[in-house]
Amino acid sequence: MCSDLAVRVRGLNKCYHVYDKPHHRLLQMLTGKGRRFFREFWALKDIDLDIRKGETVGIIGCNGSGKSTLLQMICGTLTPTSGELQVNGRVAALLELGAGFNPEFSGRENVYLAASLYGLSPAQIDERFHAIAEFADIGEFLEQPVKTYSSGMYVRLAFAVVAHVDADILVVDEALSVGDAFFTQKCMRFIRTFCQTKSLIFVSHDSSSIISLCDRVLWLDRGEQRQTGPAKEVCEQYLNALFGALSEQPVDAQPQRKHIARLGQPELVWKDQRTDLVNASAFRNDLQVLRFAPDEAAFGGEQARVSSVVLTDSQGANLAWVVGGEQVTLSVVVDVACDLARPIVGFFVKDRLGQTLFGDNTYFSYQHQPLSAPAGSQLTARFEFYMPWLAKGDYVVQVAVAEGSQHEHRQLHWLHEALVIRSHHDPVATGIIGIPLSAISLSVA
Ligand SMILES: Nc1ncnc2c1ncn2[C@@H]1O[C@H](COP(=O)(O)OP(=O)(O)OP(=O)(O)O)[C@@H](O)[C@H]1O
Repeated sequence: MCSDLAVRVRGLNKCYHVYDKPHHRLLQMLTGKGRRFFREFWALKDIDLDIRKGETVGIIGCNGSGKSTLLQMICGTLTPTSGELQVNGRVAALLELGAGFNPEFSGRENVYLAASLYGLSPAQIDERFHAIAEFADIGEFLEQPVKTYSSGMYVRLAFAVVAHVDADILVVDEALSVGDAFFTQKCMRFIRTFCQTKSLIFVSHDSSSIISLCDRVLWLDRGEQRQTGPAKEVCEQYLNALFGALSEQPVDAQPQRKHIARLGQPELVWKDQRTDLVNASAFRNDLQVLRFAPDEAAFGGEQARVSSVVLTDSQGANLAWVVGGEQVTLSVVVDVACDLARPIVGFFVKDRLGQTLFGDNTYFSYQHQPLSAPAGSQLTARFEFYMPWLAKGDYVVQVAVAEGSQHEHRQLHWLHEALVIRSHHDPVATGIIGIPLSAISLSVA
């Protein structure tokens, strides 16, 4: 195998034997090859794939298309029926199917067990144990049997182990979606650093996360290799095929959008014309705003420190819930500990995979008249905007204060997870975010 390759797959097939009745399995064992009591089911057919070292490859496909089967074979937990599979390096996997923990053992015992299965010696595990425990951050549960864990705790511990075993190839599937937003962001920061030098195989139904993370994508369709190529191109083809199939289905569940009247002056009342209709329906995009956590994943803070981050309405009242499409104000208060000549305050809203959805800062508004802040003062930045519609899931608001210009600045305090926004319902819009549209019309001539 070429030394540049991390994984080489040629003509790979996997056939499962499916028994219609449980006792047929027993009969098969007793009769041997004389008679067949099973049907063959080919979960993977003739798959070719090369993954280079340092490459990030996504696998996409509908339910049952063979993604997990392929991953399990790459991880060595499932044997191919035929074909070639070569893996060059240590594979660590975070799979929804589980981390292979023993439910009766404590978290600590499972760390030792799992890490030793990855080839670490007891001395190496001793050395790394503190870092693993810190990464998992599950407190006293580390001493409890894993069977008492929530799925989030389980995934925290599993990820903490795979992050510390010096893997050359990391395999990750939808397991990450179980973790909370803080933890998922931590994992994504690890994954993005890992990808810079090592190989990642990432499996998801979510094409936007695949595009954001992966160089290339393999699209599996009912066990067959439908397409392999640049992530964006393959995902677009996949979505076209998916929506093509969906559009042939009955549309009873679609929201009513036959005719919506145009608002008189959209430039004065910038509000999506469907707001009232949508907000009265099951499509209302309820967004919960969760805690400000200044000590959670941050750096800096000595010369200037963000002391408050809140979302408020136009009257200044703090909001614990927002509805997508509503006008909100993000207020950031910074305690200044030393003189700052050109402070900048900014924010980013990121999804669970760390993709920046939107963000902004105060730089351009004060470019020609920088507002200096003396030691002991307090800076307050306010960003007024219409909250986009957010698909169901968790999002984080990162906040930072810096000094300098847009391009050259020194970060003074950066909070990775200042706020979490939890979207409880999928909105009507499609895409990573939906923007409120001031007008939509449909006319017939
Ligand atoms: N042990 C098994 N015996 C028989 N059939 C199996 C077995 N494991 C998986 N299959 C079948 O193989 C096909 C591929 O399954 P696989 O789990 O790899 O799909 P997937 O793309 O990962 O699906 P999902 O997105 O739902 O996780 C499915 O039709 C599944 O029912």
